Formats: sequence, structure tokens, C-alpha cells
Amino acid sequence: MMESPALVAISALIVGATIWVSWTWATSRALRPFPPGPKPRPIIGNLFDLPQEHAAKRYSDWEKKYNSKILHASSLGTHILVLNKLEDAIELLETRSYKYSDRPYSPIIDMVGLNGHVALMQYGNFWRLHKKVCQQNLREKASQLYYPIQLQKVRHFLKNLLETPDDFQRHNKLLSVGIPLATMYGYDLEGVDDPYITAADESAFLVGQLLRPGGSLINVFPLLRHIPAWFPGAVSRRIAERARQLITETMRIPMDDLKKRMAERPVPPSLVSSFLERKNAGMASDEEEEVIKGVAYTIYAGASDTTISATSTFFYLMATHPDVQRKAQEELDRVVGFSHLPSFEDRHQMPYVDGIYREILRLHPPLGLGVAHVLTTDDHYKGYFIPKGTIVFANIWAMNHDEEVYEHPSKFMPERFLDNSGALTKDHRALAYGFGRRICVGKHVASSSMWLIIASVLAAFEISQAKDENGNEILIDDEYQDENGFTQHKAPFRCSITPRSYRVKDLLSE
Ligand code: HEM
Repeated sequence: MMESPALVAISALIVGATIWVSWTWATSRALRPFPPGPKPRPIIGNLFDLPQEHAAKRYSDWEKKYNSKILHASSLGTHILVLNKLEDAIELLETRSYKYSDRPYSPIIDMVGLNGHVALMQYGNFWRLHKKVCQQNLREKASQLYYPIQLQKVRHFLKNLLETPDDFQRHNKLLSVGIPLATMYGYDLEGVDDPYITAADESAFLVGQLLRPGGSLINVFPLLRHIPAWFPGAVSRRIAERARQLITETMRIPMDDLKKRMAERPVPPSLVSSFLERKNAGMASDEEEEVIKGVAYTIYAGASDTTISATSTFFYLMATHPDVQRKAQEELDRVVGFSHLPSFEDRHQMPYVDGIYREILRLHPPLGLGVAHVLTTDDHYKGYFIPKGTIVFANIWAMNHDEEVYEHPSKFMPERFLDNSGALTKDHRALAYGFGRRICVGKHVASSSMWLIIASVLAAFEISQAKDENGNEILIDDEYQDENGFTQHKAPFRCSITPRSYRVKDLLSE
């Protein structure tokens, strides 16, 4: 918690009394077996049992401990349900999606100015309005409009890799943030030190701190949000204030830049420029501009970190699996040849490369626990009671490592997605994109970006483990880090990235 001890103590007393009443009431009700899970303590429930790091894997361990794939815990009066099995996620989050599609409420979201963030929005008409704009611009057909930008950005990425291969993580960030900013605003990043990235990084860090479990007392006791920022001990209020300024900046910088460019000359098409053209022609309102701003910001936030994570995993798995890399390169050489780099038309002819894309998202889903859903009315499932307001996590990591579904689930085996004839299996769905009405609305853009990155890098480069000064390979461990408890990122590692032939330089200068 970030507040002063006095503030924490007073709040804890009030919160404790409130929770005590509701807990006593709740536990006195008969016929309410919750799903298995750790035994709750009075008032605080399982506050100290909840994993703070690598939560998806820890909840996967709970499965063995409590002998159940549906797990329950509570924290300060809030119920938490974890679904480790795909069938349960489909039944609850999809078949019953009409009541499992809300998001957890936190006053922090309003305080920092993220109420236009689609992924954090409460279920209802405001969300529907934003979701409609997302769908119109990101559905499969519409997402193909972004192909030219994706191609341009990935080619630039390859050039950067050629020049300074050891900086591949910085190039990855420039690419993964650059694609959504270019598609939303036609904004070209100057580099990873661009003021936009600096503000976005700091705000993401601060918001992550406040929103993580136990991050701020305001999440437990919303009235504390009204305490002024200058009040002694009101640390969260001050952090929220700073985050709000930064988030306003990240929304303002690319918007102002675009308006300025539009006033000077014709600009390349982007989601926001198309909207502003309509607005300048008197066909859209200021309210609609707010929606567009929120959507563009969400797309930046939703797309960049997840793409950074998946791209980093790709480099790691290629460096550690030369056999897989060789097979993919054989396929690329056969289908694409050596006179040009891969383009989207080649995709359907290269099932093995697609298998790599699927296997990366299976083995290391960027969001192992997805994004929390919330249940809006009481429910019963498999004899268990699930109360209204329960926070529900689909444990994507556990589902992707289910031994009943995937043979040797911890192994990187792209061929698991190919049938006997070498064609891609049809029944697969990438669970990494989540479930039901809140499923990732950018999954087509994500899929094309990731595929193009994988195919282009493998066509141009050889990736291997880096060597030390004595010529020995520097082994890469399997460590992943939680970023603010949300996105999982491969822990820093080194690898060697060398051009496959002298032609690469010529191809990239065309
Ligand atoms: C590998 C890349 C990506 C992964 C793994 C990913 C994963 C996810 C997941 C797990 C969710 C929550 C689903 C749920 O609640 O069940 C989500 C939501 C969302 N994603 Fe993605 N995402 C990726 C890329 C993108 C991209 C490229 C965009 C935009 C172009 C995007 C836009 C969104 C939006 C707007 C939501 C919120 C949907 C809602 O709450 O209604 N994502 N994503």
C-alpha cells in the first residue's frame, strides 16, 4: 500500500467492519459451496494466499493442491474464480457471456483518466459504443488495410537488426509500439526515447502499481479518492495525479501531431485521420472524437506490450531451437525464394511458419491470466455457487499446458498444429486472445503483425545463442518476468542475429 500508516489504520478499521458484516452474512447463507481453494481467514480472506508473481503458473499448481480445475479464493470480501480448463472457460465466459462480461471496477481508472480504455471499461452501452468502433476498424477485412504499414515497419525493423543486432530488444520495442501508433495516427516514432514512449512507459508503470492487488487502499475503500493529493500520506492520490498528467500527454502528443500535419499537407490514411476528415466535413461530433481518442489509446496500449512480449519469445525460442528454425527456413526458401522478402500473400502456403506463430502464443501467452472478467448476477455451475461480483480469471497459461490436450506441453513443437499431410489443423483457436464478448478485438491485426515479423526475420537472419569471449555458447534460461503483474516478458537475454546471405542487405535497400 502506498498510503501513510495512519491513513491505512483508519481505513483498515472501517473496511474491516464492513467486510466483517458482509463476510458473516455471506458465510451464514446455507447451500453455498464455493469451488475448492485455500481456506479463507476472517475478514481478509485469502489476501496473503494470492500469488503476487507468476500467478498463472501458481494457480496451475493450485489445481493439484486442491484437486480441482475450478478454483475459488476471496480477498477482502471480493470473490475470485480461476478457470484452468478450457471447457469451463467456454461454458462460463462464452455460453453465459451475457453475465460474465463485466470488468473489475477501480476508482483509479477514472482518477488517472483511463475511462476511455476499452479493455478496462465496465460492461454496458459506453463499452458497446467503443467496441463497435474497434470492430469496424479491426475486423478481419478491415485489418488488411494496415498491411502496408505493417510491411513498412517490419522492413525498417529488419534494417535495424542488420545494423545493430545486439540492440534487438530496443528495435523490438520501436516496432511493436510503432505499428499501432502508425495505424492509429500515422505517427512515426523518432526512436525508443521519443517523448511519447517515455510518457507512456512511466504512466503504464504507475497505473500498474496502483491497480495490482494491494497496490492502493483506494481500490478497497473508494471514498479515499476524495482525500486531496496534498493530504499527508495520500501517496496513491499523488501517484494517480502524475499518471493522469502523463496519460493526458500520451493521448495529446500523437493527436496534436496529426492535426498539425493534416493542416500542412495530405497525410497517409490512419484510423484517426479518417475520423478527423469526417469531423472537419461536419460529419462527426466532439463526443465521437472522445470515443476515437479512447479507442486509439487502447489500441496502442493493448497492442504494444503484448507484441513486444510475443516477439521477444520468438527470438528466444529460435535461438534455443535451431532445428525448428531450419525447417521454417526451408519452407520460406521453397515458397518465397530469394529474390524478395515474404508478404501476406505467401502466408497460406507456409503452414510450418504459422505453426511457429501458434506455438509461441501457446507456450508463452503474453497475458497468462488474460484480462479479468466480472460476473454481473449470481450463478451456479457444476454444483458450486458463484456470487455476483466475482472476479473471473481464465487461466490461459494452464489451458495451454493441459496434458490432456497437448502432448509434452512444455516442449516447443510447432508441428503439433500440423496434420499428417503437413497442413495446418483447422480446429485450433489461439486461447491467448481470451474469451467471449471481451475477446481481443485486435486479434487479426496481432496475428498478421506476428506472422510477418516471424516470416521476415527468419527469411533474412540466422538466430542463435550468443557466444562469450572464449567462443562458448551463452545458455538462455527459461525465466519470465511479470510486468506489473499483467504481461509476462522473457527475462533479458542475449542472442546472435546474423544475415543469412549477402543478398539481405540488397533486399532491404530496395
Ligand atoms: C499477441 C498480441 C495480443 C494478445 C496476446 C492479446 C490478448 C488480449 C487478451 C487476453 C484480451 C482480454 C480478453 C478477455 O477479456 O477475455 C485482450 C483484449 C483486448 N485487446 Fe488484445 N492482444 C493482443 C494484441 C492486440 C492488438 C494488436 C490490439 C489492437 C489492434 C488489441 C486490442 C485489444 C482490445 C481493444 C481489447 C479489449 C477488448 C474488450 O475488453 O472488449 N490487442 N487482448
